[in-house]
Amino acid sequence: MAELSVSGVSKTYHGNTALHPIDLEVPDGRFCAMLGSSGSGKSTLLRIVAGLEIPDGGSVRIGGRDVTRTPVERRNIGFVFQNYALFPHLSVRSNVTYGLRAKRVRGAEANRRAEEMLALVGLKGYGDRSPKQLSGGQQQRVALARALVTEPDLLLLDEPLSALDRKIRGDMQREIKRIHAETGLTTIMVTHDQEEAIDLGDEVLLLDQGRVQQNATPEAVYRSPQNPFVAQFLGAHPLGRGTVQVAGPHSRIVLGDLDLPNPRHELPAGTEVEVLVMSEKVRVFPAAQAGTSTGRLDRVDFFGPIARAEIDANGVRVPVTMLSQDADDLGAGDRVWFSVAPAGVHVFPVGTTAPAPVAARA
Ligand SMILES: Nc1ncnc2c1ncn2[C@@H]1O[C@H](COP(=O)(O)OP(=O)(O)OP(=O)(O)O)[C@@H](O)[C@H]1O
Repeated sequence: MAELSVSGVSKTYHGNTALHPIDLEVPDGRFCAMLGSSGSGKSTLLRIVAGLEIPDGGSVRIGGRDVTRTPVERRNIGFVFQNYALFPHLSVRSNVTYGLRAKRVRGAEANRRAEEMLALVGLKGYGDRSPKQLSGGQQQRVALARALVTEPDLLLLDEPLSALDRKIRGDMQREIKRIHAETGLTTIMVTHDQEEAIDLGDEVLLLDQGRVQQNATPEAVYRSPQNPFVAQFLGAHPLGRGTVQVAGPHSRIVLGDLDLPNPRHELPAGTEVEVLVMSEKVRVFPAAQAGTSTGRLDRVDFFGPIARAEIDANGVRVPVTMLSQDADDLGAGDRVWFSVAPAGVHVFPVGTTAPAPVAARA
């Protein structure tokens, strides 16, 4: 039985559709990372699941129970928001026990549970402090402890790490992963950071303009995006339109002067396709090799251990990401040869822009 089941949920604000009918199933104990750019509908869907918003249509079930019209306080949900929302005048311990008041757990039992949760989030011994005496990351741990202390059926995290700096963010990602593994709590986390979604999610739900673009494991979304939008969101660069060419057992994509491997052998010869490449799957050579294409380097930029370059292959611009040490001898204007690994090419028959149906989980 799915712990969370959203069926045909839609929402319109003043004539603007925030969510087209959405279906989503999150099985018991899974971590669903909800990904999308600003305005894609992530928070609206999360708020509907939480009971902070009533959908125009459709239903929400938690643990098999229809909660579509159940108020937030009776859904047994734990929340963590972006901006901590701790009470500044209460101690860390009292912030954590606050969530237990509604459950009428007070006194020594409340304190015992708060200490247990503070230990779980790595803040043992911090109970007497004031939130002002904590770093941003620590405050967010307190918010997590407060959400967990009520023993919720579902944990909802709305961009909980976006106010934190990069280093602390990485630490907190690991913490959230560990806590999820320890508690086994069904969790939905909203983020607009694809690396975070891929790192944390057992599954990724990618939304755009209120529609599900793909719902699958991070690996499936990364390796087999269902449409150009998903591919681009996950970092692929559009090259333009190409054509499938088949010669015997070999299927290729021809795009201008480029000859690329075709990862989708089922497409018949002559199919016009949108072509995208993953820059990290492009290999550059200083001299011609069998099966390579050629072009001139437009620029090479160094970002610490990584270098990004762009090859102009007779008008088609091919992005490259490589190790800086491999780019040391390269410079703008150089003629280079390159190949793209089949796993780095995504092709979609022209017109594959409609949102994909909710995918079977890979
Ligand atoms: N209370 C509201 N009243 C009117 N329009 C709203 C309201 N809440 C959201 N919207 C609109 O619904 C759409 C989806 O918003 P939502 O906040 O769900 O997106 P989001 O993906 O969470 O974006 P962000 O990452 O910026 O928070 C947007 O066009 C937004 O302007």
